[in-house]
Amino acid sequence: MSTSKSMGTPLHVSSVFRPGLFDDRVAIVTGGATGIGKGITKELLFLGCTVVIASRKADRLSDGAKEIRDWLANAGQKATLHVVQCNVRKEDEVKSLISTTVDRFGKLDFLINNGGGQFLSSTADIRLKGWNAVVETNLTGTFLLCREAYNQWMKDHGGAIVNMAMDMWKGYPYMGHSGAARAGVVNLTKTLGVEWAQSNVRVNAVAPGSSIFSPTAAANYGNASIFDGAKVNIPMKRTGTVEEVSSAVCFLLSPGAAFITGETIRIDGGQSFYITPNFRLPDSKPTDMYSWQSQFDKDAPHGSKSKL
Ligand SMILES: CCCCCCC/C=C/C(=O)SCCNC(=O)CCNC(=O)[C@H](O)C(C)(C)COP(=O)(O)OP(=O)(O)OC[C@H]1O[C@@H](n2cnc3c(N)ncnc32)[C@H](O)[C@@H]1OP(=O)(O)O
Ligand SMILES: NC(=O)C1=CN([C@@H]2O[C@H](COP(=O)(O)OP(=O)(O)OC[C@H]3O[C@@H](n4cnc5c(N)ncnc54)[C@H](OP(=O)(O)O)[C@@H]3O)[C@@H](O)[C@H]2O)C=CC1
Repeated sequence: MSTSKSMGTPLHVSSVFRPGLFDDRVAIVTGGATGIGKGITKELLFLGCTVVIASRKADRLSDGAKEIRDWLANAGQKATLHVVQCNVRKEDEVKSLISTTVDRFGKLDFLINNGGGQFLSSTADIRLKGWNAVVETNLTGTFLLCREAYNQWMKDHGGAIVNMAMDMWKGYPYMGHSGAARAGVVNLTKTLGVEWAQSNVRVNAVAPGSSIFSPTAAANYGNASIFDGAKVNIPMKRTGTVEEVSSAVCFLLSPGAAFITGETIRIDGGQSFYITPNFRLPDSKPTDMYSWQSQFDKDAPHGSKSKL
């Protein structure tokens, strides 16, 4: 999906998917008013889907919804976009989000568990409240939404779910809480893909690299250039776009992915297959090396030499 506007001409919009692909479909996108979620919401709407966006902050929801409606109007389309305030950490609010959507639109075809996040901290400094906040947001919230979507609608009618992971494949220094939670999301995705296949519910995930710039994501780290720092470790030598995440999500929701479930697609320009994520450990002396020789020297009385 790309947009351009010059001298009052209408926005040019394109998606790699055919127009009307998601006509008559209903989706929930958590965190759909900002960043990656906003990109997904726009593409789903553009393809004919009715979308409910859900997150915590009312002002963000209303600002995002207005921007999305204006954007779609410029593209000559009418958005069926609905807003629900919901903290995915709260079970009652999650139950209500799903029931409100089904009551209002008569069904729920797609669930995109995009909402989430974390803060940077060495793991040794994370307080229990902070650990719980991040795990509840990213793992428990995903579980609650999946469970309620399934029990309230998809179990009897089928559907497709896409969860959000991250580049935690080699661990995630300074985001240990989120790395652990997202690894849990990847594993939960596999489990649900198997358990719910019999109900024609597909469950997949996407794992963006530490590299998808949006103003809100950058603001969360207080530094707009933080994503540029990732480039050195990305074989494609650039950051990613929200559209590059959105197109993978739309594919996973589409009939073209009808035989794919339990899978996590990496969207990271090869970053996770290449050295480390965009963190540099402080310089330090090499750690102790083990060899038969060094062990002998260590165990030997002070000053004695190995005879091996
Ligand atoms: C170096 C390169 C980094 C590049 C990263 C690139 C990868 C990008 C990945 C992304 O995910 S981008 C998306 C960014 N957006 C977000 O993360 C938004 C969502 N995040 C949040 O809302 C918070 O981080 C949250 C903690 C998940 C939830 O916040 P909430 O407001 O609900 O929590 P609180 O109840 O206020 O706080 C709970 C508890 O958490 C601890 N804590 C929160 N913030 C911090 C912080 N900045 N530093 C340290 N600790 C923090 C703290 O213990 C809080 O409790 P109190 O001690 O304040 O009582
Ligand atoms: N940008 C990147 O490089 C990467 C991003 N990701 C993940 O992608 C997702 C989208 O991130 P991105 O768009 O970049 O960043 P944003 O900060 O723009 O998006 C986070 C969204 O999640 C919502 N959210 C956070 N906590 C909750 C909650 N408890 N309940 C409901 N909604 C919540 C926020 O809305 P509100 O605050 O109003 O609740 C916000 O809309 C996140 O899960 C993020 O961690 C993963 C890997 C890399």
